[in-house]
Amino acid sequence: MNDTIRQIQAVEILDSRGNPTVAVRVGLEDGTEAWARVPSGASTGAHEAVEVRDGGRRYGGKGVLNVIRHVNDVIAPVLLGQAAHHQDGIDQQLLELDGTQQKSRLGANALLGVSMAVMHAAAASFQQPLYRYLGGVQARTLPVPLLNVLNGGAHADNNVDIQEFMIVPAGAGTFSEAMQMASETYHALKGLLKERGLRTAVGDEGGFAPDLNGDREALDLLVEAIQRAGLRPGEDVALALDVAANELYHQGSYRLGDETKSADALIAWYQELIKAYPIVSLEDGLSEDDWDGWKHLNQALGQQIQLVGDDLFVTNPSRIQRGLDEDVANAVLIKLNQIGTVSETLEAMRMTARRGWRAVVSHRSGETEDTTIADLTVATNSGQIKTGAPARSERVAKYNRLLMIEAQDTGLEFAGWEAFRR
Ligand SMILES: C=C(OP(=O)(O)O)C(=O)O
Ligand SMILES: [Mg+2]
Repeated sequence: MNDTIRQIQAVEILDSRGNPTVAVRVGLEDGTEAWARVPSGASTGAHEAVEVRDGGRRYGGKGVLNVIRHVNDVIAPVLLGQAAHHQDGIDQQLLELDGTQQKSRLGANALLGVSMAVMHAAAASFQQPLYRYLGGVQARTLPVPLLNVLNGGAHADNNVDIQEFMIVPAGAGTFSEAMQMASETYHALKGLLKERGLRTAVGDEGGFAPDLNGDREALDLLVEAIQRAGLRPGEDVALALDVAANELYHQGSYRLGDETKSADALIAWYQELIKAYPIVSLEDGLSEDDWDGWKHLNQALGQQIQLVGDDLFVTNPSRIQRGLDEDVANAVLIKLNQIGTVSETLEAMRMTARRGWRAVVSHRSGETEDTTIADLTVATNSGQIKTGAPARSERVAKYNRLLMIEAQDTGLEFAGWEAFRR
C-alpha cells in the first residue's frame, strides 16, 4: 500500500437533469484509482457554498469547464505527492487555495470533487469499503430512508404548498424490509393516482406531482397509500415533510395559496397537521434567516417531532453553532456540496451528535450515480438518509448501495424508530 497521490483529473459529466457537473479521478502511487461525482441543488439556500458555473452560451451558461481547470491547473499541482489519508490536511489546503468565505473562487463543486475522490482513493488503497474506512469499528447502523414520493411548492404545478412529502418506513425490522415497504407504498400511491385520473409523471427526485387541492389532500393520499399497501400509518410507515419555506417567504410573512401567514400562524398550522397525520419530521418549516421564528417553532414542536434545518444551516459548522446556541431546532440536513469538503461535513455531524441532535444525510435534486452519501450515513451512524423516491436510477443507486452493504455486513443494525428518539 502506498497512498501517495500521483494524479488528479477532473472531467465534465452530466447530472440527472442533463446539466453538466464535475467528476474527479484520483490515482495513487500503488495503482489505486477512484472517482467521485458532484451533485447540484435547485432550491439552494442563500448561505450555501458557491457552485461555480461558466456563464456564456455553452450549456445555457451552466458549463463547468472553468471548474475543471481549477481542479487540473490550480488544485492538482499542490496535492500531488501527498498521502490521500490525510483528509483533514488536504481539505484545509483546499480551503486555503480557494481563500474565500463561500468558496466562490475555485467553486465548492471543484473542492468537493477533489475532497471526495481523495477519500474514495484512500479507502480503496486501505482495501476497505468507504463506510468502514470512514467509520472504523464504530460504523454499525443502517439508516431509515426518508423517500420523497409526492411534490408541491416550487417543485410542482399544483395547489400544494409543501415541497416534499416523504414516507418513512421506520417500523421495518431491517433496511431491506424498509425498502420493500417504501416500494409497495410508492406503487400503491401510483395506483390511487391512476384510479382518480391524476397525473403520475414524476419530478426530479422521482416523486409524483399530481394536480391536488391543497396539502391535506396530499397527506390523505399518502395515508391511504400506506394502508393500501397493507401497512399501518404511523407504526410501519410514518410521514416527513420538507416545506422549503424559503419559497413561501415574502417580506416577513409566508404565502400559502392566497393566504398570508405570520411565522406563529404557520407554526399553529403545523400543530394541526401533526395532530391529524403521523408526521415525525419537519424540514425547513420556516425560512433561512427567520431565527426568531425557528426559536418559536422549536419551543412549540421540538418535544413532539424532529425539526430539521436545511437552508437554515447549510451544513455549515458556524451556522449550526448559532443554531445550537439559540436552540432553534433538533436536527440538521447534511449535504456535502452545501459546505464543499468532507472534513467540514464530518465536523458538522460531530457537532450536532455531541448535542444529541439528529443528522439526516441528503441527496440533491440534481444527482449522479455517485453513492458516497450511502456510505457516509453508515459511517456516522446518522440513522436517517433522504435520497428521493424508490424510482429513478440516480436515487435508487444510493438505496441499492445500502442494500448491498446490508447483505455484505451482517454486523450492521437497522436504525428503526431509535433514529427518531430524542
Ligand atoms: C434536496 C433538496 O432539494 P435541492 O437539492 O434542490 O436543494 C432539499 O431542499 O432538501
Ligand atoms: Mg430541503
